[in-house]
Amino acid sequence: MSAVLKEFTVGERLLTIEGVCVSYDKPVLKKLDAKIDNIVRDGMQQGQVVALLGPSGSGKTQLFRCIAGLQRPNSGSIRLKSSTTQVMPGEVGVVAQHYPLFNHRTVLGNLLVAASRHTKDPKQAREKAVAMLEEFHLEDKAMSYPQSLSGGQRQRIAIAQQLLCSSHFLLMDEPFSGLDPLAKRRVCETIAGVSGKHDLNTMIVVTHDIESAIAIADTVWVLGRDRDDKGNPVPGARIQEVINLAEMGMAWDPDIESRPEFFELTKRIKRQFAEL
Ligand SMILES: Nc1ncnc2c1ncn2[C@@H]1O[C@H](COP(=O)(O)OP(=O)(O)OP(=O)(O)O)[C@@H](O)[C@H]1O
Repeated sequence: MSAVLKEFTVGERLLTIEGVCVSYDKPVLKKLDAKIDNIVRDGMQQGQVVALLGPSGSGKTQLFRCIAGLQRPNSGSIRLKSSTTQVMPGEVGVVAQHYPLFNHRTVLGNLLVAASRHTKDPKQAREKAVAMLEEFHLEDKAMSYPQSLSGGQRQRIAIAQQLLCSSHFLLMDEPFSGLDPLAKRRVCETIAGVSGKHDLNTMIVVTHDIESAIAIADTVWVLGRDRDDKGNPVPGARIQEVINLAEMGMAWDPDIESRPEFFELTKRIKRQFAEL
């Protein structure tokens, strides 16, 4: 299934990144701007999936931490929805690599901790946690402990946990790293499943994996440095390109990886990486 832009109506602003600078001894991010709008698509319930791609050392982790509210940029702002204040830790769900969970609690226990952050009523928290387990088809694992889960199951619990804490906004850090092709496909299916559950579900996936990024995203942000007149990189990265896969008819297609445009785009981004 592919969609074309004229079928979309643009809704509210979900994320605004404005003039973000992060520096240590040298600038890492420089006047970085980006935004995510809620795009309501006729006839489909579909959230937004943005893949943040960039060569190693370009500043993906720094940007990730800033969007999660875990790090304040030196200047500039990151705001959610219509808020006029900077994002705070906890407002955005963070699905870290390797999916840390409370190992001494059952799966349901893990979700109850998350659900209890938003309600003081234990009955309501339990209902929310159980509903989330059902949504992720993990009812039979409710009483299991995290050590007994597969990597894919841990990931789904970690996503469910973060959705309970932070409602619609999720940041995922390298969800494809170290996985074989079949496991990567399952992760893509999980991300597609979450983004298809609600129009407002918004995911930013930080990854090195260009193929998987194109397979799951509707938008790709390419992070990298500018070049000076002599072709040398200038310190301080920004979003060099926004690739609107939805507009190109390349989003939400389970067979995207067999299409010639997919190979072309992958090749182009790989070439571009060498120059960023
Ligand atoms: N605490 C710090 N002090 C000084 N420099 C730092 C610090 N943290 C990150 N940097 C620098 O910021 C730059 C960007 O790092 P970052 O980890 O965000 O890159 P990345 O794109 O996530 O890389 P990778 O893909 O290899 O994980 C690097 O040059 C790094 O050395």
